[in-house]
Amino acid sequence: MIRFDNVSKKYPGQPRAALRNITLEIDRGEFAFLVGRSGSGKSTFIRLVLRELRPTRGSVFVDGGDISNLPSWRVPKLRRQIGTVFQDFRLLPGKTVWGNVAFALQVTGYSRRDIRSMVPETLELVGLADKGDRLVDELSGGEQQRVAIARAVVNRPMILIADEPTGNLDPATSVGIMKVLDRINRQGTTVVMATHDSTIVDQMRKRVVELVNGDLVRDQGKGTYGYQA
Ligand SMILES: Nc1ncnc2c1ncn2[C@@H]1O[C@H](COP(=O)(O)OP(=O)(O)OP(=O)(O)O)[C@@H](O)[C@H]1O
Repeated sequence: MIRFDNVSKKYPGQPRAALRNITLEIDRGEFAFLVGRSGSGKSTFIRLVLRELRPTRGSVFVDGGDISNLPSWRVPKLRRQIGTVFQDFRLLPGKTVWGNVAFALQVTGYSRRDIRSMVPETLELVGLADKGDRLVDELSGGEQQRVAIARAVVNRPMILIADEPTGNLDPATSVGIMKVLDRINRQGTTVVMATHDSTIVDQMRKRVVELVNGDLVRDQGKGTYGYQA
């Protein structure tokens, strides 16, 4: 589903590469954690998958296609196949839960009828079935992150990328968020999650890919966090 073929990325003006010779394949339906200290290259990896960046060397494949040289007019279609969730939620303030989740569908031209069935289904999936009418500003952090996840998956993307989704949440709330991500993964969505949350990684026992200074140093099935933060 995601394949890096000898990928290096060097930012202009930086002395060292942010990623070096990364070769890696994440299969359809997998759940993979991306771990590593701050600056190890996790966000760069994610931005390459989203085609926010192009590799300096090598190729990135998503769903079999090489996206490294995708023409820019094809990029929106790629991004519709990849849901994204971030540490800081990035919701639309002043809108309801329903409004936030429906928004992406409205702007990409789904019919009102489709939206009326897809939004409640997704709110149910993330445990917010009874909160559709609430303003997102009035929700707890954990609830806001559930809204962000619902928005990311409502159009049933093939891939969900989560960059530190539990970074702003307390441990108990984080466990709830991980249950939601696990449920989404079990429905067939490939999940890639960058995290510094060692407790979560150790509890979930999923694949762990570790970066150190841009090098892939570990790729372990049913892995643990494996280093001191
Ligand atoms: N836009 C940029 N321009 C120049 N250098 C950058 C840019 N973005 C990242 N870098 C550098 O690339 C390296 C990898 O950064 P990256 O953001 O991918 O790390 P990270 O593992 O995501 O860190 P964090 O855990 O703090 O989010 C770092 O040395 C960083 O300073």
